[in-house]
Amino acid sequence: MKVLVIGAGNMGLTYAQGMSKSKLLKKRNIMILDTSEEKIQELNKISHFDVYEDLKDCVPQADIVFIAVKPYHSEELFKALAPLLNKEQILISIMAGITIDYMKDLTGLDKVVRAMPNLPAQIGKGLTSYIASDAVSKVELILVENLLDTTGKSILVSNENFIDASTGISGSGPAYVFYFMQSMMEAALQMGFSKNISKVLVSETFTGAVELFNQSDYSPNKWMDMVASKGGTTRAALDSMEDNNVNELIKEAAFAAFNRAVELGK
Ligand SMILES: NC(=O)C1=CN([C@@H]2O[C@H](COP(=O)(O)OP(=O)(O)OC[C@H]3O[C@@H](n4cnc5c(N)ncnc54)[C@H](O)[C@@H]3O)[C@@H](O)[C@H]2O)C=CC1
Ligand SMILES: O=C(O)[C@@H]1CCC=N1
Repeated sequence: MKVLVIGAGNMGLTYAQGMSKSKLLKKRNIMILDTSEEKIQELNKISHFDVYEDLKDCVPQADIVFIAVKPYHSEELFKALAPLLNKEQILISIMAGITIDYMKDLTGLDKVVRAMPNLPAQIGKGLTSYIASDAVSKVELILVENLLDTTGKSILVSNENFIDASTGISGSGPAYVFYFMQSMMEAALQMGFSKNISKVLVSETFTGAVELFNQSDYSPNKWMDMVASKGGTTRAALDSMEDNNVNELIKEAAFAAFNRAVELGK
């Protein structure tokens, strides 16, 4: 079986590397294509994959075509791909917003999978939600799941709306965490800590809190109560967040990403 990854950026290269560790594929079964000259040179230096610049040299050999270009490049790419594809091939896209119907229309393929990963895939800690068109068989779906799981965990969702919704939570979510980290690091610097110490204080706090959360069934609210003493420092911070409506603003931000994903599909 051969997989062709189109778009060797943050996510495409991550998946190519993840899939190369799959027992289902060997390294030489992964082809990778990019249009950027700079990227091709980089791939030729570091990569153990077969690197391509021209669709016609690799698309016909692929069983699975994995699309990892930006959504605004999709139309042009699908138009170029369409004449080279055959109905047996499975298309997997990780592009935000781009719908299964749109991909089927432009490529002429029936077997299309839409997935939404996130950046921790780079270290095997990704979370990918996915859904497939009806033409993808159960066996093929297991194969797809195996490939997605090479970068972390995956969740099969029951309708395509959940792909846009998970874009607002897990897809874009790492950036919300980094936003919070950035604010806390800026506060630590303002309190007089060095850059290095600020980084350690913040990153260990995030790691420890997430590990605690993962080791029990307690809700985040319950954990907050365990940190906060009555009339103490944490309550002062949490009250400040509540007074400033931070909870609502974070939810609004997640919905902004969700809505943008829906908009990208139109
Ligand atoms: N970065 C992230 O955290 C996440 C990104 N995604 C999705 O993954 C996709 C890729 O995102 P990134 O990897 O961050 O982008 P990127 O900009 O790092 O990589 C895109 C690559 O596609 C190449 N490219 C552009 N047009 C092409 C074409 N016609 N044929 C072949 N290659 C072409 C570019 O040269 C570039 O190397 C996007 O659609 C995005 O919505 C999904 C979840 C998370
Ligand atoms: O920002 C974006 O559009 C992509 C999708 C989810 C994360 N990055």
